[in-house]
Amino acid sequence: MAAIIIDGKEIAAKKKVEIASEVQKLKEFGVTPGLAVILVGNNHASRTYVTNKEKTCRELGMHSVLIELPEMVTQEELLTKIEELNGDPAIHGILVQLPLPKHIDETRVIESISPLKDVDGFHPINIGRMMTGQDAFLPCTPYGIMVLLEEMGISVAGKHVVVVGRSNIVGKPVGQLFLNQHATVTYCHSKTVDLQYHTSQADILVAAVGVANFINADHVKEGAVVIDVGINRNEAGKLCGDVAFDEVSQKAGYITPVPKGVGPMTITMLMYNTLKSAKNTLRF
Ligand SMILES: Nc1nc(=O)c2c([nH]1)NC[C@@H]1CN(c3ccc(C(=O)N[C@@H](CCC(=O)O)C(=O)O)cc3)C=[N+]21
Repeated sequence: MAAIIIDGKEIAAKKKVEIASEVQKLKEFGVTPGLAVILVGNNHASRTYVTNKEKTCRELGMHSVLIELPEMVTQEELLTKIEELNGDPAIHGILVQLPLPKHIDETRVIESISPLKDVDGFHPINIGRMMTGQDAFLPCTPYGIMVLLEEMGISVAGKHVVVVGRSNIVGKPVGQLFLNQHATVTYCHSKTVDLQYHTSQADILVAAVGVANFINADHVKEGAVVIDVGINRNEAGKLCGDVAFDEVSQKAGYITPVPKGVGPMTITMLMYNTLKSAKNTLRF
């Protein structure tokens, strides 16, 4: 049986309508949600994402500022810019596009962003709050995955979730969100012995590896939910995920495509977090 395709683009569109309407309400209280995106250097892929984020901000009636810094910017200059944005009342969310050039300490930069404006959910304060189940900015890709499942009516409690990949921005936090929703979670990574043994037991399999076609039909249990977080380019330059879509979609119960799966949800949850941050300012 062919899998049901989880249409991330459509679900993102629905969520964006809800966010846009909340933005309008907030504007009546005199607050326009504002997002600042800092782009260092001239990485082509980064520029595409950043342009998408700006476009989405405008679509939803939000304020957006793009700050472009040269590849050779010093860490000190970058930290000064972030400090300025931390104190800017028109800015509710700050995103520093990753990866950063090698001469800049990524951890230092992430920790310099005010946790109250950390709409990426990468600051240790937000990660800690997420781990302990307190209110926090949730990292956008993991959060987007949870919303996709919720919108599809796929239950999580008691399910065996296998996450392949252990990055700080996707693998680790997505496993945590599943645990928070009462799943049984297994993390697999490059040192895992007999990967297929683990993945083939997954009710929900999350592939966040960064290698095209890494997950094939032999890795997947019949009827499983397969979430593909990969964004790779194949030899022809075409965007593809970590999952061999054609064969896995013949075996899975549900599958997210690439593009139009998880990606559009990432940007949508960024907008959601920026809106949430702006709303928070009304409470003080
Ligand atoms: N501080 C920071 N925060 C991030 O959230 C962040 C980052 N750095 N660095 C890079 C990654 C990557 N990322 C994507 C977001 C949306 C799509 C997306 O919308 N993709 C479309 C396709 C886009 C296309 O056609 O190229 C899709 O999957 O349908 C992809 C990738 C956010 N990232």
